[in-house]
Amino acid sequence: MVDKSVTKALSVTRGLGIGDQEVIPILEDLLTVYGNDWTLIEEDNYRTLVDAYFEHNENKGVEHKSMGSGRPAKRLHLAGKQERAFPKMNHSSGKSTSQESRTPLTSSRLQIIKASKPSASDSRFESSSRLSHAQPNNKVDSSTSSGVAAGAGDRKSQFLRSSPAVKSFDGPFGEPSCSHVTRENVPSKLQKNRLPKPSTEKRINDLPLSPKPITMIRPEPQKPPPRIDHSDRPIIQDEKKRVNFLKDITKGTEKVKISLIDEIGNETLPKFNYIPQNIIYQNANINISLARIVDEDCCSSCSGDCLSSSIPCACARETGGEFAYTAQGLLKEEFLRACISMKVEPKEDHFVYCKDCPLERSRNDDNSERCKGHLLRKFIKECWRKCGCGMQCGNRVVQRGIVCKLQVFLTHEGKGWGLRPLEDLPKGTFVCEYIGEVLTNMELYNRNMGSGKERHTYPVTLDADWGSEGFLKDEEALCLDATFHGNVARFINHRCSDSNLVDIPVEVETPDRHYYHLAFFTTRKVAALEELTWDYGIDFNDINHPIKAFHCRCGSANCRDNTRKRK
Ligand SMILES: C[S@@+](CC[C@H](N)C(=O)[O-])C[C@H]1O[C@@H](n2cnc3c(N)ncnc32)[C@H](O)[C@@H]1O
Repeated sequence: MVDKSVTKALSVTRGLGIGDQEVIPILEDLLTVYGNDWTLIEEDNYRTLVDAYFEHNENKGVEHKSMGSGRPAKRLHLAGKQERAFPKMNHSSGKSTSQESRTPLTSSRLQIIKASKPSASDSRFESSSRLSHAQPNNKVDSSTSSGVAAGAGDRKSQFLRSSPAVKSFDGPFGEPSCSHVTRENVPSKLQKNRLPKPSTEKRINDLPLSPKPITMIRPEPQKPPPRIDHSDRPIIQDEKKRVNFLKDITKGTEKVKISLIDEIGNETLPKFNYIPQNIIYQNANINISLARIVDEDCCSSCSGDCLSSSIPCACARETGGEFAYTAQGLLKEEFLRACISMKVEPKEDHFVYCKDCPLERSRNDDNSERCKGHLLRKFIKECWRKCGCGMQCGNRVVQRGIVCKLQVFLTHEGKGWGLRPLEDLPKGTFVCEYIGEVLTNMELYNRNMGSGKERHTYPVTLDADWGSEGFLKDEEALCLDATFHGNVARFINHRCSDSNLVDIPVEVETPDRHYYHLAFFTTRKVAALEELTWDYGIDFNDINHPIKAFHCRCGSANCRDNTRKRK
């Protein structure tokens, strides 16, 4: 029986390329420890025997290395009586006794070997199994390779692969979730941070191992990206100063981050969805097609930067044969001055009156009146898709989006949130566009009426060219509403007359002037942290207006809100 058992054990180790002479002494030791009980030795396809063999080899290696480096050798001690059953290493000579090649196995060591066997109740494997569900392939369990000397690993892993005891816990995608994880399977971040640099492609089991029996490589827990929805806002609150701070209200949709700060404390956060570009709500008719852009409205033969050309291209025609921008990307003084004066001191001939005003028509009741007039505006025309120039062309400022550092902050004058730059802005700087839902005026009217309560909406009528359009259909009389969906411009407060921003219509993708962009430029140099304001053009005395005007707190000497002045 014993002979048969020995032959069987040797046939397994021979299969791993281990010579009988190397195995026999180890087998003898094991039999001594186990009191000639073969059951434990035969278990798991002779796993204990193979482990003991590799353990023995490893300790030989550690012994030599340790002595060379002067560090204490890793020793395994027998507990109690068993300690005396095996000879000890002779440290002083660096040699062992007659049985020096035998590595003593301790009872505790045996427990470790047994414990290394994966089982459903093993918490380590439970956790790796759980881990594999979240991150298949991300872990390396080297519990099976504990104590394996470099160089012997391949044969051992071969054994472990064939051993039914080393059952892999399959990941959700059918791949083994433990053991035999190669470098290729380990995410690059983990390889960089946790594993020694490979000189060649090797198995993890071939790597020099730390004396720790278990090396679990877990993915670093990832912080969820900040979300700005209404239920979960990444607010940083300083309890002492009661400062609320939001890192980026744009949800990463702009090239720059735009923070929000409430230094006063406890203000409820604005409820809206940040969008970086206009979006049609439903009925607006915006016809964007290359066919509508005729050759005279684009510069297909240009290349690079149109501003550097000695003769201005077709795209400068709209602005009198000269581009509106300087080479530094600022609005030209003269153009800016003309835009400001048309807004601040409009002359009578700057107004056009519709025969059938869409604003009055949208009321759809007996109260509709004559057109109150629409201010004619100067347009900027930027190069676009049909043009031959590049995206860095100096005549593409607004379409490149926000580049200044901006911050939404809580105003001290009771105007709610406001906008300010975090850096000095020279005169003529493009700050941002007014972005919102594109609504027909009819849709806006219904929205306002349907709410059933007085509500502050943020609409801007796109009426800059209504005068030259003749009759406008309902779906062509448009406005931008930033109440629910908008960009940072929805935080710019009103200032009567002497505001530091001016809104200028910009033609980009269509020559149809009933849809255009509305861009804000500085009217003068603005210092960092100074509030940015624009003149909404509100008539505070229009008691018939469907939207009740707020009481103006602009603080300007030219404030038009007489009710406030009187108070
Ligand atoms: C486009 S929003 C500007 C951002 C607004 N302050 C907020 O907290 O969301 C327009 C609203 O801001 C307030 N507002 C703007 N300018 C104001 C001013 N000069 N005085 C008082 N309130 C003002 C009014 O409530 C107005 O309806």
